[in-house]
Amino acid sequence: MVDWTEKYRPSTLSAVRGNDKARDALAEWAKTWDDHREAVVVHGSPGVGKTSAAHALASDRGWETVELNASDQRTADVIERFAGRASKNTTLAGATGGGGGRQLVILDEADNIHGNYDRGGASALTRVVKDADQPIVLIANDYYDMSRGLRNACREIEFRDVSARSIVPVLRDICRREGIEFEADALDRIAEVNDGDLRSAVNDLQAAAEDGRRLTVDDVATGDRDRGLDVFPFLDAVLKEETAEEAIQSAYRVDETPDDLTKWVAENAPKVYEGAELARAYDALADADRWLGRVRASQEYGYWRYATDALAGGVAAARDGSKGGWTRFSRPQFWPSSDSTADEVVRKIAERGGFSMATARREVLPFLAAMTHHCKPRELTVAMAAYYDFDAEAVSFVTGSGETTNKVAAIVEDAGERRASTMEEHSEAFGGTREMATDPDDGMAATAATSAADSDSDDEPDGDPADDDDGQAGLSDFM
Ligand SMILES: Nc1ncnc2c1ncn2[C@@H]1O[C@H](COP(=O)(O)OP(=O)(O)OP(=O)(O)O)[C@@H](O)[C@H]1O
Repeated sequence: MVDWTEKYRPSTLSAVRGNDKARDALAEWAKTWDDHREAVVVHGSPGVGKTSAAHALASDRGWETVELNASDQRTADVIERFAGRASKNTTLAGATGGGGGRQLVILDEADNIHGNYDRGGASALTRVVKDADQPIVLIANDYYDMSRGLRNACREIEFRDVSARSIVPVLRDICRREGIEFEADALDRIAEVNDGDLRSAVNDLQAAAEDGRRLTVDDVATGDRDRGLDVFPFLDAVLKEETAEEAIQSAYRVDETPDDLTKWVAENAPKVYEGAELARAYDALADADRWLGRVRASQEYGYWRYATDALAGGVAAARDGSKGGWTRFSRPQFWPSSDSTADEVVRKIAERGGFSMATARREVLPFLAAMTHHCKPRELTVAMAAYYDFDAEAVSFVTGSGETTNKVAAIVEDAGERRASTMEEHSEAFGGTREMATDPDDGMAATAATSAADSDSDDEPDGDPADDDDGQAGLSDFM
């Protein structure tokens, strides 16, 4: 199946929709690059076209591209090779011919460097970005997660969420090119549900329209994803406003199974709760998950009551007071219950940890999911993927991150390397070399401790510039 988000990735900047100002600023940055020689940070929510814009820009200007993952420790060396002053880029310029021999370096996940780089590494990247002899685009979701040194070294362009109004023409265009007839209301509906995120709107369109029949508003309204509309007020109720008792009553009014509601709450709790509140909420969600596990094991649907009490009442009770403001809730991933990925993940956890499948499903999987939600902390996610030998599908399943994101692919790659080097160590293990823990608790606990230490420093990206090598221990010292 061809992925429509790839098939219809904009190939020229003018096809990048909904961010005209940012798009113009990016074109201007490139046009004048010889004068200012600055790198640029393009930041914004997932699925708004940042990576597409960078590639489209290169294609418009006839530039070659090299795409790197900023959180990879070797990246500074690689950029140095491609874009450093010393290289003068003769190799690539010679090879490409047109476009003035420019090589656009695209650095994905520039906000994910803490935790993977030691301080010297982050500083090396900043230095290389400052001195580069080729244009560099850094891509980030959270601008302020980047170190101040790196931010200061770059120009900034923000990509805003793509409004429903800008999403509709993209969907319409795809339908025309696919020869799909549609009711205008159906496209409006998809755009509304996915307000802000063009990638997920395209995914929804593909899911609803792929059978080639005329697309009606009913197809969309009865589609699985549409149910999200009713859920948002419920999330406000649980996470911000209602008492435990009221939240339980609200949960009964939502047309979702407790399984799905748990996923919705788990996905969105970190957007509203913090610190101890969040830890208490995860406890309640783990409790809900245990009950859901009992339902699956026994088919005793009466237990759903207790799951609902935990996911709604427990999570509401975990909150300190009530909260205001507007939150952009996001949709979790849903998997059919017969999903082979889910089974495969549980089997691997059970085998590796020596648990029963039931324990792996009920006790271990929810814990891993909470600890590596959206692949953060990254190092812990890599350690988990290495330990359980997870592939991209499995990592995406456990963390709730999109499977096709570069983030997941890079994690799986790093995990593969970690496994390979662990195996090498094991082959020398008779000589008494350090081993990767065979007890999951040991391995994960060491990593979790390291990540916690690391995220402390993330709290103060400005006050304690990550660029200075202050001689403190880095992650590599622990693992
Ligand atoms: N502004 C846009 N105009 C046209 N298509 C878009 C736009 N934004 C996203 N898309 C569609 O969504 C897909 C994914 O977009 P892209 O990878 O560029 O997003 P991103 O902002 O870089 O997301 P992430 O931060 O998750 O990498 C594109 O291939 C394209 O099909």
